[in-house]
Amino acid sequence: MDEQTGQRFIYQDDEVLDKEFDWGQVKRLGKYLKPYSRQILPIIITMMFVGALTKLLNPLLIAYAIDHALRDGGGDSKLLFQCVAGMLLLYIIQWAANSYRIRYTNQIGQKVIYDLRHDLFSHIQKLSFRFFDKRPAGSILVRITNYVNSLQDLFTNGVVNLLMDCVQLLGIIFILLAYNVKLGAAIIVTVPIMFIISTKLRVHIRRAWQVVQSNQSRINAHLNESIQGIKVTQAFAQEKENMDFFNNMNLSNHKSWNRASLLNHSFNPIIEVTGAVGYCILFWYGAHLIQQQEITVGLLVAFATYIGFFWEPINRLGQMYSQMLIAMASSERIFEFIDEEPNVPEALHAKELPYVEGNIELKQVEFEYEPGRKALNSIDLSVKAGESIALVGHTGSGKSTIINLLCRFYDSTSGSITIDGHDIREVTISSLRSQVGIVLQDTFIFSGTIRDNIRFGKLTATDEEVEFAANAVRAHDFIINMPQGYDTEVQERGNMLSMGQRQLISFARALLADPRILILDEATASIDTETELKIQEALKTLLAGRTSFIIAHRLSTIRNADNIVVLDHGVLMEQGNHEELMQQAGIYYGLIQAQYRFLKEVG
Ligand SMILES: Nc1ncnc2c1ncn2[C@@H]1O[C@H](COP(=O)(O)OP(=O)(O)OP(=O)(O)O)[C@@H](O)[C@H]1O
Repeated sequence: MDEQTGQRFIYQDDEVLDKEFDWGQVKRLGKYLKPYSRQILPIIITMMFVGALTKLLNPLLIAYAIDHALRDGGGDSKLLFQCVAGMLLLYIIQWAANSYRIRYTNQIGQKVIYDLRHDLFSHIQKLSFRFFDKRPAGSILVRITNYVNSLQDLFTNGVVNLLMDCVQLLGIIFILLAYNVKLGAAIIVTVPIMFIISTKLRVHIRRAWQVVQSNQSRINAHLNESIQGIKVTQAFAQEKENMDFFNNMNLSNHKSWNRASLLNHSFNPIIEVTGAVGYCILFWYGAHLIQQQEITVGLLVAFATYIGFFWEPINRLGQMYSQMLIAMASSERIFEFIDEEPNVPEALHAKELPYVEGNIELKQVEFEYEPGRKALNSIDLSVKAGESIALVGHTGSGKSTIINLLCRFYDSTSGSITIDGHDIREVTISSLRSQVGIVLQDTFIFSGTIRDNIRFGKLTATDEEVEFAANAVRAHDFIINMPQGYDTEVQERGNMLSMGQRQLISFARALLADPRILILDEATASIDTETELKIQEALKTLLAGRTSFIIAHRLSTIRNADNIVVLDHGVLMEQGNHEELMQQAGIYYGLIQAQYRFLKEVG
């Protein structure tokens, strides 16, 4: 519960509703169209002109038919037939041009969105941990999905419709003025009025829908969190409170939807009334001009049809304007991520880290996650190839931070870390990480088969290699007892596997990657003795011949380590093997005594 707001859950909106028009942003978005501009754009533009032209010619043909084929109450059936056939032909051409245009604009739109999503996701994959520390996963997700989707309309229809509508409007204005300047000018007066009403009203409608959208994304965030945390909710019997909170959200969503929908429905009648003013001017002034024999009845009918044509492009231009403003906000958010530089930059002339033995040196290493708060303070540590180092210390003492620096998830604020004499900031990140394997406490199991999850350590591994690795870490037995053995599908996060099984899979994954340096965050949860023994044996196989750092919780692991490093508030306080540290009777001694007391009490 947040004390200031009194809210049970706080969902911050990542949404910016809309943004001023920004040419720089439009140009940057336009670059995504460039690869397709030679290939597809000429077809689309040709189709657009053909479609607009055939549409604009039709009323003229009708006017011609009325004035010439239906003259004086009689008629010229042959001419009438020719006119109708001509109209039919124009409709067919218009239909064909439009369907081709829609097909190709959709293609371009999809390609652009694909490229944009690809750029965004591939860039996010490269960003450093610091980036993810600052942002909730939900907001990253929203940018990859919602914001990119909101640009889809702009690229699939917007750009081409904008051109088409401009061409259509200009075409109508030209025809009206060319056939009768006075009547044309009188009708055109309604265009700016319609345009202003359309854009102004749309602003309100758009805002109302955006409130709906942000309410919906809050509901989604809450749903996501509630489902993920369902076990905690039920364990603390908080279902009712959760339900009340959800009901409130649901109600505001319902109300905002009603408001937006009401505004939406008031739009068309208002525009129709403005359109009717145009018709009044036409018939009143047009009749007058017919009496004076300045125009024909056919032309009056044609003008009436053109007024009908006004509405569509003006409406769409208003819509397009709204879309553009939303696109400005979405693209700004997307580009903000694409422009984000990784906090762990690769040196300009970074070399490949050659195959290493695994000698590691930390010299005067300091680190701050936030300025002014040291998480590590002047750490000096020397590790020989093949040694196993147990990192121990109270919670928050800096154990994980040492590991984060070794893998270069963050760069140290000062001091240096070298592997076989190579400063890790001078080598490429991929060559470093390919030789440093990491097994986290919270083993991440991806949706897929067990085989695929192990193969994640080395994507090119054969089935035999996968099974060999699983066998070496004693995981083979439990895997072949699963319903489909190695091909058993496990869900995201491996919910159907036990804690120990997940650990063994992650060991197999690490063994397959065969790193020179292995980092292991030992699981804290207690497991049964049999599994514990299995894990200890698997560990021996995994650690053999590698330099290893273990955030150790189990006494057995700590005892077997070559060097135990004791941290306290980011300072290296003691180091040595188990016997040496016990003799010192310092922090380590205290920790071990506490663990013995605990084991005695529970056991
Ligand atoms: N991402 C982060 N942003 C800011 N501060 C952090 C971050 N991660 C850790 N810290 C802080 O750095 C200090 C060291 O944390 P670290 O995770 O290294 O401790 P630890 O010894 O691994 O603890 P534990 O045994 O509980 O995992 C702590 O004070 C912690 O609050």
